[in-house]
Amino acid sequence: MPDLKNDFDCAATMRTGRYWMPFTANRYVNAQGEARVLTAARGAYYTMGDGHKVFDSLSGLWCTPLGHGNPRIAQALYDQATSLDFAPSFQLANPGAVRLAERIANMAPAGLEHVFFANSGSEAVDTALKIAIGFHKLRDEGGRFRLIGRERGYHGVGLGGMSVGGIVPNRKMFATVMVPGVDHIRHPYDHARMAFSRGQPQCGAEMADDLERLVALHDASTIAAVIVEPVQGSTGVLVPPVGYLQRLREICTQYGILLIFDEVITGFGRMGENFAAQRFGVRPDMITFAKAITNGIVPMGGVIVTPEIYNTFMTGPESAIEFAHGYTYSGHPLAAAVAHVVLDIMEEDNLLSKVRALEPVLEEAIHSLRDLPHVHDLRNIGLTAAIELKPREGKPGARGLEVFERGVQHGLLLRVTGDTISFGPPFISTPEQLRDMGANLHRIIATVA
Ligand SMILES: Cc1ncc(COP(=O)(O)O)c(CNc2cccc(C(=O)O)c2)c1O
Ligand SMILES: Cc1ncc(COP(=O)(O)O)c(C=O)c1O
Repeated sequence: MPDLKNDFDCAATMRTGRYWMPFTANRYVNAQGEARVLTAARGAYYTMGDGHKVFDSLSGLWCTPLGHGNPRIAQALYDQATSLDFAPSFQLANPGAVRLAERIANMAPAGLEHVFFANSGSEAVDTALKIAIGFHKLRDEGGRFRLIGRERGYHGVGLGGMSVGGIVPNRKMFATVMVPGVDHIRHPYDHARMAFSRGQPQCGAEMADDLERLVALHDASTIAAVIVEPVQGSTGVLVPPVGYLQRLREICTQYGILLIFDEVITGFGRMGENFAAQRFGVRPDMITFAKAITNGIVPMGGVIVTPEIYNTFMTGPESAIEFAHGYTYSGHPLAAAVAHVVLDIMEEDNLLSKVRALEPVLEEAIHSLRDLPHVHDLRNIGLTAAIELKPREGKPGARGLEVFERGVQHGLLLRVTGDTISFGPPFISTPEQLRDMGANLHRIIATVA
């Protein structure tokens, strides 16, 4: 392995563009060099290229809630890599994946009992969408081809997930390859009525009736599934109004439409429960997951489905493949081994109750910023939050970028998209760390132009 510390000039190689970075302003970041390099991580902190430490306010990319450098997780990775490092999952099983499917099914809301593994959230979403199409086809309702997403939704970057997604910059380049028949309901955010809500807005449940409008337009016989994030994370933490998800559930049940909760961010503790479905008391027909299940250190994703869905596929000759879908790394032994330790640590360290205890601390840290200049909205639920800043006149994103760069100077690694700052701090954060984050944000935002 090359000596990356001593004889590799990362900044210089970045400037060559050899490394094409995802969802990145490559020319701008490459020019920043060391200022955009992470070289180490431990606990709730990253070490930057110039050696200074920053608080990991988004748990990596929502995916490392147990913090970095956990020795138990690293040991599990090593032990598995030196025993069963890779095992084909087509027509063959490995005990780690089998046991993990059972554990996840036991954690899921009652009635979600079968797990299909993928390697990311995007793959989990595309798997769920294909399951939905196949489910209806197997029930002689193949006319149900439409997949319904939501404005401002994020469901990864597969052609399916991108098609049902609702974030315009992620879609506009690919209009010609969208999945046919996709449509979208409105997002349930109304600044005028909901700004500065703490947790779920009390109004707005009626916005779920948008789905009735699409049913009237397309007819239920053409609609296979609706996919929503219970809390819309990537777009800047849009929290469902009280009663909204329940209403979506009612409409889907009434018309035989499958309801998919995309819990890639909200799954495995982020809402203070195993899944957001349990936080909100709504049971979908499928849940997609990824990120936290392996604390982000080995890619893994998956879909949890009802027995009705699973058993619909389990038909035909017993020697036949029921669902012609899967990935080389589905049920990967290394990912499974890490996931087991992650779930062990979550249970042993009682991390769900830690999340519930930290929720009001994060809420206070964020909502204490309400009277500062340029603050347009503040939102939070569970261990997620967002600060929405007013854009500078004619320069959308410029204020957000300045906050990001001043954040690093104040020892804070912030997730800034446009002029919105999203937060998903590690579950291992201390109340003091969240209060310090709030104080630093106050200093930064109070003086940003
Ligand atoms: C709800 C949801 N569904 C699918 C995906 C895609 O997962 P993969 O990336 O593993 O294919 C996601 C991913 N969400 C995600 C990924 C990267 C950054 C951010 C951000 O909010 O800045 C969010 C997600 O949040
Ligand atoms: C040529 C080719 N492309 C794509 C894939 C899919 O790769 P993955 O299973 O990692 O999604 C495979 C898998 O074997 C392949 O052989």
